[in-house]
Amino acid sequence: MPVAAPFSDAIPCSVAPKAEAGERQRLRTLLVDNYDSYTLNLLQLLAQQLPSGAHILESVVVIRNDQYSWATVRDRILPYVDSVVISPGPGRPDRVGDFGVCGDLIRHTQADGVAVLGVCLGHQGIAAVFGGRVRASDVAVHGQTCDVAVTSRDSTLFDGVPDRFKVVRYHSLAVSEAAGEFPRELQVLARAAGCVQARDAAARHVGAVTTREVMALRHRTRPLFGVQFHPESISSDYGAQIIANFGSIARRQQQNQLRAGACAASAAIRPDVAALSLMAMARRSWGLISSAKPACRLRVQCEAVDLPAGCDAGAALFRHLYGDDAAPLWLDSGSGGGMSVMASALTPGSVTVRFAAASSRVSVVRLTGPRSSELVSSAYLPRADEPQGNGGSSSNVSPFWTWMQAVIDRTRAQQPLQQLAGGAAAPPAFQGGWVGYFGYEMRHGSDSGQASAGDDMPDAQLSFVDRCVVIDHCSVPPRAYVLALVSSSSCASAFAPRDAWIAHLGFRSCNLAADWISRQADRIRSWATAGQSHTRKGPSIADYKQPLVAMAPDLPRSAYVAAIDRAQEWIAQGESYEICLTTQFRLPLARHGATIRSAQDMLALYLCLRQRSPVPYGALLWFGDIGAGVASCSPERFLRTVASDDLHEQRWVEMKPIKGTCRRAPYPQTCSHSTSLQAESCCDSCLAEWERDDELRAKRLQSDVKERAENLMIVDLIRHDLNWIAHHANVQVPHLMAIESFASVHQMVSTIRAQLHPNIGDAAALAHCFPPGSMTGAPKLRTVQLLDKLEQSGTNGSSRRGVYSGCLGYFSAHGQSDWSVVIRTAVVDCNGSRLCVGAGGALTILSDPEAEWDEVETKLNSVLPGISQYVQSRQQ
Ligand SMILES: C=C(O[C@@H]1C=C(C(=O)O)C=C[C@H]1O)C(=O)O
Ligand SMILES: NC(=O)CC[C@H](N)C(=O)O
Repeated sequence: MPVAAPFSDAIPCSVAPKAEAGERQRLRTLLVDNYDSYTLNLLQLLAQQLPSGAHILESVVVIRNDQYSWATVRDRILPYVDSVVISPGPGRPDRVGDFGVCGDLIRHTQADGVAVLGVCLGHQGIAAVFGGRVRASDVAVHGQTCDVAVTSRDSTLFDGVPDRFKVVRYHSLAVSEAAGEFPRELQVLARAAGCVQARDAAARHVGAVTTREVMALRHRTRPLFGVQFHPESISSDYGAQIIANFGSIARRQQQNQLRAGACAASAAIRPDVAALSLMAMARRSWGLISSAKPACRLRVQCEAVDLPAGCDAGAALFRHLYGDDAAPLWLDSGSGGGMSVMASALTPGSVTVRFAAASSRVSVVRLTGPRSSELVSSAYLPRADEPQGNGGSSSNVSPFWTWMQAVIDRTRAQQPLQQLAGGAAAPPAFQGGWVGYFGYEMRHGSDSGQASAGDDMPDAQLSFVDRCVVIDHCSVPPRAYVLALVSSSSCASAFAPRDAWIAHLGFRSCNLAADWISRQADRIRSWATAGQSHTRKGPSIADYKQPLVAMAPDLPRSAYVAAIDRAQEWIAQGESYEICLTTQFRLPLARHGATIRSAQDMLALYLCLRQRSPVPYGALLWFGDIGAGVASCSPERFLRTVASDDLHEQRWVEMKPIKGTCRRAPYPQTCSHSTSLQAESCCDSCLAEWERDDELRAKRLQSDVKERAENLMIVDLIRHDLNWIAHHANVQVPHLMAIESFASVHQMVSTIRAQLHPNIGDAAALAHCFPPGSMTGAPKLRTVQLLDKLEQSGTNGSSRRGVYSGCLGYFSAHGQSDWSVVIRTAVVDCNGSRLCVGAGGALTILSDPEAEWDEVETKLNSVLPGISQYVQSRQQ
């Protein structure tokens, strides 16, 4: 049963199938995944067809196209299903490496009578199997909403669908209709209509083009159907209707034909067959971990302090509380009005865990001073031994995610804070726990090919926070919670010697915790009453007047533009639909006399960035023992999990990808009409003009075909990612392409939500959706492989993105989490002597290479003035 979501803008669960409820019977389906090309969005559509009470895993078997041999699929799965759905995918249907067992499936089922629906690559594959030719499409179309005209009503596939309707297309190839190239056994059911935007490569401009390519076909005598478009896209109309129609056809076929092994309608898939499903395998492995009982008895103690109304509990409060700390951690959401966490990793009850993907070594250290730490435990984690197929699988996660899931399960607070005494305020979203980052190389199938250099940051790094100040910026007045985690003395014996450190996390006694809480609460009160500059300042979008420091990109402009050409070539060949190309800009701090030697230097850098680029997911992390830190001005939420009930049995996951970026109008500093004596002021009419210009830019962004397509592709990709971990395959999109404005850029942001499957822990959820789709492009796995090649041409010969492109945030001890995408971020390593900022953007077939480089510079420029200001301050 769907349950209420804990969001104020929650929408009712999407209403699905048009088929009459009484008429619905279970259809047993084999869904073949041609490598993560929105496949699980098809699963969601299939789930909507089920009679109530039927379980999706007992009705649909999902397998990768190369997961089992053809003989296994033929003998162990096919006899026990009524229909086959072949997913979209990268590459070509006539290449076994891209299409796996799907060619055999189409050949076999046409004799067997099982109904088949091929989507996009699957559709092209039906034509290919019958001897047709799959050629370059007249226009490559990715993520655009286009018209389709139904040209034949000879089948019931389009029953209830109007003659012309809107669909989303993602393809570079198409089924040829040239003489002798379209198989006689097949019949065209629908064609492209209206126009789409296409790039004229020679003239380098985008314009409208009309084509009449095949958009749907069927076999004349067998129940085989293909659709070139994507019925599962969030912006396609009638997708559920088409899948329901296919279901009815398959059911009729099943009733007409007594197939060997076929069971009565509405029977579930046999358990031994269901167990072969990729989904079932993934759920089993996570289920085993998450059912482990928390062994460490941690409890939360807390005191709330109300702050003066309108107070900006940001930089001034952080400096007051942690300005002298040697290992500060600050998740800084003041500018987004959310929640901030201020803490230190240098406490007796804390440890920091680090993981190096290349060696698979996890180490646990305790910080002992500003530049020192001691090793508490270390181990080489066994690598995942699942088959990787042609590029890794979403269930094939790095062993560190599994290790981390086990650790967070064992460091869960036993009695999380519920409603705080006396107040209507919700308990804080962070109640102690793990704060840190997962770098891009933590992705699935990542291998030692991307080994890090000795001075590089660890691939993942998380500190246990046993005491912290959490600011709720949204409550009125704003509130500070002083929180401590206390561990019970009896838990030490619960751990094997190697894990004994878990028993030492947190305060050893309630009294010590109470002392710390009351001292910290007093410091906050004295700060609040001292009447310092508490008032919130508006974002400053003034231009930086000093010269900017020069940061050298790994891929300079010409190399970046050349990489775009190569990327567009791949897209034209059908290898990808969207590629988020990036590069790293480097600054040798030491050479500029601006080496970061301490937490205070790092804080100074972060404050320079923050002042010029206030964002909702700011962050400062400093790991003094390895001379490394992160100062982030990320505007993008990756993923958060929230509980909607006190027992945390119903948990939700939300992702907010950004795709679509444009520069804001330059804010007028002074104008000749101003009568004001104040400097930096402007008359009302100039301001009004600026507002109009700025709004126009936002509107242009929101209606730009290319930008919308980029956003839509990621929304569909994230829906697929979330369907891995969603309960009841019910993923919703409450906001599609909203505009959010930051100091220097407007961004287009979508929101995607799902109820989490009960077995999926917070690290597992993150792992399944990692790396952020907005940083890869779609389809994710193939595109990540292409990116490795494209970005490798960098001057240092590596394609490591490091912390950039990963995620940064927390796992709260009470079972919630929140992570941003690491962009617009300065990463400092190599003993504080090197600073690096990644920047990039999504490319499609419509991209203009020069404009893309411009976009990279726009993104870099959201942090470059802050970095320059820091460097110059050190040089004085
Ligand atoms: C790649 C970056 O940003 C990503 C790409 C965006 C885009 O293509 O519009 C927007 C936000 C991020 O998801 C970056 O900031 O470096
Ligand atoms: N979405 C898809 O299945 C794409 C199929 C094929 N790779 C193409 O680009 O045409």
